[in-house]
Order: sequence, then structure tokens, then C-alpha cells
Amino acid sequence: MLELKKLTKTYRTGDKALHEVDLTIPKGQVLALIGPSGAGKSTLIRCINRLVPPTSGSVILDGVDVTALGSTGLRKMRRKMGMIFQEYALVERLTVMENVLSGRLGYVGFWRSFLRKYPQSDIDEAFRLLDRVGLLAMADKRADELSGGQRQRVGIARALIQDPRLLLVDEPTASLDPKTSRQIMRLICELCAERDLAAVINIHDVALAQMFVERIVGLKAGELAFDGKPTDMTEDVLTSIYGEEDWHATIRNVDDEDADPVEPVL
Ligand SMILES: Nc1ncnc2c1ncn2[C@@H]1O[C@H](COP(=O)(O)OP(=O)(O)OP(=O)(O)O)[C@@H](O)[C@H]1O
Repeated sequence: MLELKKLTKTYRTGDKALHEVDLTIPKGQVLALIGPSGAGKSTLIRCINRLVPPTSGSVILDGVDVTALGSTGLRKMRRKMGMIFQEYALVERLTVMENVLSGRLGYVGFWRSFLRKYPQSDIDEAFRLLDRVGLLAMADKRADELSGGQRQRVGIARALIQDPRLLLVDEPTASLDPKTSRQIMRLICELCAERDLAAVINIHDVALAQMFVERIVGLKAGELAFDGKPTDMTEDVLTSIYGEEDWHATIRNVDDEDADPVEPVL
């Protein structure tokens, strides 16, 4: 379980990005974080793993206060928080397999990681994960030979090989076409369900969030503005978060048919 207690971040520039955010995310829950540009979504995700140090408040993962950890404790804790990025953050000249295995760097010792000598159990797991995300046939391809959707699948496998307790996902579909975006969101949500893994997904596409997640949290100017089910996301709620607009076409009609079935894009 992840708990945020009065999480606050004011940057040195004086920008108040988060103000006393309280949020509890049970094990296995996938949550989408929405809100206008500058609302504090990326800051919130980065405060959880302390890529951005919070100004005050606390982050508690499975009973451990992440905000109170020293550098060794933080390094260990970060292994338990897999991160998936908008721009994939792959090493372009390395193969798909090497990129996936790099998710184990926090576990193997310095020399092993320097020489990229991973235990056989890690290699076996990487093959299993590549199979699961539909990229087994591409294990030896270089990352720079892949499409955006394929890159994100590598990013997902790299996060999962960490054996995380929590996934932090920052705009996973921002660079993808609508169909690939659905496939990636569906894949992330299916994998979380299979592993009883909680996830916080920062996403601009409200309809996509409604389609796949069980809970949506809206941030506005660093504060919680909405916390509810996808079906509670009405035009009025969107107006309260983003301001006046015609939101009719933006939100998903809950009676719509579900999205197309996914086939891995190879
Ligand atoms: N490194 C930084 N230094 C100073 N201010 C920052 C920094 N990063 C973010 N901010 C400010 O903090 C606020 C929240 O930014 P953040 O990037 O968290 O918002 P966001 O909701 O993720 O926006 P977007 O959807 O555009 O990515 C903004 O006012 C932003 O200008």
C-alpha cells in the first residue's frame, strides 16, 4: 500500500507544485492522475521515488517512510518502484534484451553491472517478460530499430524485471498513436492485475484513463480536485479541474463498447 501524507513540494524557484496532498493507494490498484499542464502530476510521481525531494509531508510504501530513508535505504527502496517514461529512456545502441536487463542494475553488484554480466535467472526472466509483452522475436534488435509502441513495451519489461511493488508511469502514451496507446494502457493494466501491482499513471488523455483504470485522481494547481471512479468523471468535474469547455466529446460514454482487442505489434 502507498500512502501520501500532506505531500508538499515548493521548488527553489518558488513554484508551488504540490500542496498537502493526501492519497492512499491500496495494493494492486491502478490509478490515473489527470490535470492541466503544471498541475503537479510529474512532480507527484517524482516525489514518490524522491527523484524530486518533497519539501514536507511523507511517502509511505508498505509501512516504510520513503521520505526518511538514507541513501542506502533509498537505493534499495527505488528497486521496488518501477518507472515507465513518456520518452521510453532506452539506451539506443543496446539491444532490447540488454535494455530489459538494465532494470536489474539496482540488484547486481558494481562489477557485474559494469561488465553487464547478469545471472542466468535474470536472463530467463527477461525472456519471459519479452514473451509476455510480445517482443520475444526482437530480443537481439537494437533499441533504435524499434517503433514507439515496441519501445514502450521494452520500457514496461525493464520496469517489471525490477520486481517492483509499485509502478510509476509518466505519460506512457504521449508519443503514441491512438490504437497503440490503447494497447499500451491495456498491457500495463493487465500486467498490474496479473501481479497485484499498484500503479500511478500520469496521463493527459482522460478518455483513455476512463477506459482502463479503476480510479481517477484529478490534480489542480497542486491540490486534489477529484478522486473517484471513471464513471464519476462528468463534464462538470472536468470543468472544475480544467475550466470551462465543451467536454462532451472528451469523456467516454460509459455505455460505449470496450476497446478493440489487442494484438502485440511486432
Ligand atoms: N524543476 C523545476 N523547477 C522549478 N519549477 C518546476 C520544476 N518542475 C516543475 N516545476 C513547476 O511545478 C509546477 C508543476 O509542474 P509539473 O511538471 O509537476 O506539472 P504537470 O502536471 O506534470 O505538467 P505537464 O502535464 O505539463 O507535464 C509547475 O508550475 C512547474 O512550472
